[in-house]
Amino acid sequence: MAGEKKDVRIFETDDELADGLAKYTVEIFRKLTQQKSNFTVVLSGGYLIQKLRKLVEPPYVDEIDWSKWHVFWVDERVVMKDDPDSNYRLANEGFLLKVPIPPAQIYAINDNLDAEGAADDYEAKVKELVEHGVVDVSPHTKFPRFDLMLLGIGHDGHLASLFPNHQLLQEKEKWVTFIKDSPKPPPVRITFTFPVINASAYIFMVVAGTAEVDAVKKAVEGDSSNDLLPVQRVYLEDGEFVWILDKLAASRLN
Ligand SMILES: O=C1O[C@H](COP(=O)(O)O)[C@@H](O)[C@H](O)[C@H]1O
Repeated sequence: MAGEKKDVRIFETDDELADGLAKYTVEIFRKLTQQKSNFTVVLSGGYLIQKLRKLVEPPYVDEIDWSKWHVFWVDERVVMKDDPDSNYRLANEGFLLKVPIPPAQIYAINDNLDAEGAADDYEAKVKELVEHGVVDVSPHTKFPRFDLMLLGIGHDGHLASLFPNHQLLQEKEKWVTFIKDSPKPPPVRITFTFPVINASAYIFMVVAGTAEVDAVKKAVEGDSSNDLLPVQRVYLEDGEFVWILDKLAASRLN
């Protein structure tokens, strides 16, 4: 959409992309923690986690005070934490176990609850953290304002568990909601809603490889159709949306 600050950074190789992602994450961490002591980060599942591999290595790993990090999930599958489909498990094994974030600052969903219960519980947890001043609030919309969302998209343009043509795209009030008919398995998930995603200070949208080239082109260059992909509904009124692409994902851009 027009109006927001959006920039597109393209890397030749997968290693260069991982390096750039680590460098920008350190930059945003330093910038935001000049004024406050907490740094709130939201992770997606998918291949994003593997792209964070350089952040857990020198020099970047030593440039971050990990005790300031508070980690959330933009979406989660309603499965046990040790299930192969768990986004928590993916992030834990690929990223979180490699850095000294205090365990109490890693906010996984409650895997003993059903989808509705888990969504309500996660929303209540975020509300409590807002009340305690850990998570900021958007002065414009009053939705929680996370410092940095590190996200990926699917080939259909979905982000989080917000899928094309699904009624959840219209959610305007809830912070966290649930889906029981996700077109991508597993079907039962919880997800942050667009008002929360759109209140972010920064979003890094990380896309590599050829699977999402069409979605990237449509979202970055825009088109005149009314049929917006979920990722085209990301609009940060008071934030920065940065596309971090490898040359394959960017190969259809003009
Ligand atoms: O199901 C999901 O898919 C998206 C994209 O994943 P990818 O495998 O195409 O990278 C992911 O962002 C989301 O968190 C996840 O639950």
